[in-house]
Amino acid sequence: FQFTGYLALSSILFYGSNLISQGLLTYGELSSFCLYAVLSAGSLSAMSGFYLELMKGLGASSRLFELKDRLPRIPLEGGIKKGNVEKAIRFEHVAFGYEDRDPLFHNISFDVPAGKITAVVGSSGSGKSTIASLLLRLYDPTNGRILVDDVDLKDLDPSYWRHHIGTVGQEPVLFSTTIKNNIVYGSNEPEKVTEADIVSAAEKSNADEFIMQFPDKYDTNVGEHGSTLSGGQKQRIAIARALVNKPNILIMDEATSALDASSEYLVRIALNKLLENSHQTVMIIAHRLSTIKHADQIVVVDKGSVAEKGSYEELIAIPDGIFRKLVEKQTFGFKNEESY
Ligand SMILES: Nc1ncnc2c1ncn2[C@@H]1O[C@H](COP(=O)(O)OP(=O)(O)OP(=O)(O)O)[C@@H](O)[C@H]1O
Repeated sequence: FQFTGYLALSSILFYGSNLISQGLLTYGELSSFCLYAVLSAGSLSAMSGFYLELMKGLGASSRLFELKDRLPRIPLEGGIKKGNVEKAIRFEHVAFGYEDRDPLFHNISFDVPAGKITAVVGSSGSGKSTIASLLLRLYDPTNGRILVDDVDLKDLDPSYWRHHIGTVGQEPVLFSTTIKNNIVYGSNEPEKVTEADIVSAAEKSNADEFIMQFPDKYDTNVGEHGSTLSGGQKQRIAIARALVNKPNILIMDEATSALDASSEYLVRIALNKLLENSHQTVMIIAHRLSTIKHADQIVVVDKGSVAEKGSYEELIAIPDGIFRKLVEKQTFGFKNEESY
């Protein structure tokens, strides 16, 4: 493009000087023409860039509008909004399968007692995360029901229900904004969250200490997807985000599985500290079985149903138990893989 520009300019100068020598053009007219030619060329080249950006914008916005027009399978609102949801949750003969897939569960039944810690374990793909999705009512069971304080989850207002739940996923999603905003994002009423609420949530999740070491403290920008933080730091901010709402129910989906050993240790300390002082109903979807020794109840999911239920000590004592084999596999590595 630059070469063509130079070529055009030299042609203009050549023909322009010919016209000047014939008295058909003045020097002033030639220099004005050159100046305008350069300015117009610059504007035209900028327009091609603008056109590209415009096309990109149109493509992105059409995808956004498509997303906006999509209707959720489960409506966001409508149904019972009842007092404080704080009693037990019950999975009653729940059957479920994803669309176009074989059925995943044929009979899942267990209680999640209020104010206690329930851990759900099982081999990879057994459906642990799906249990959390069903509890969040992202899907409805094909059979059976989930009861919350003796009310069918299908009859509760979904948004109202979800406001009672704090979730910490396997891979936390952080936004390119400050730590403070990322924590407040978890609140149902962001305008009511005070500085003290933010700090208290960060202290509970063991995040306050590393946040205070940053020059901008809670105003530090975490970058795109939290790129300026380590995995463990992101996870602890995600835990603070789940806590800022003071939820009655906390779901932690394998909060430590995506971390290396030292980050996992820090997150585990945060979780243990949190659980020790917790009066919430907690469901941990766990892979690292060492994290759930203190759980009040462990539910082992296998082949579409609940295979075992009990405390860590009770389950580990079953000689050929599934839980025992899972623990052995994690403790002694892959030597015992064939046994499960
Ligand atoms: N949205 C989905 N659509 C279709 N199938 C899905 C979907 N989510 C999960 N599955 C399938 O359901 C099964 C159970 O998945 P799920 O994530 O619940 O298992 P998991 O026990 O949590 O596994 P892991 O421990 O490996 O995370 C898997 O076979 C998975 O491929």
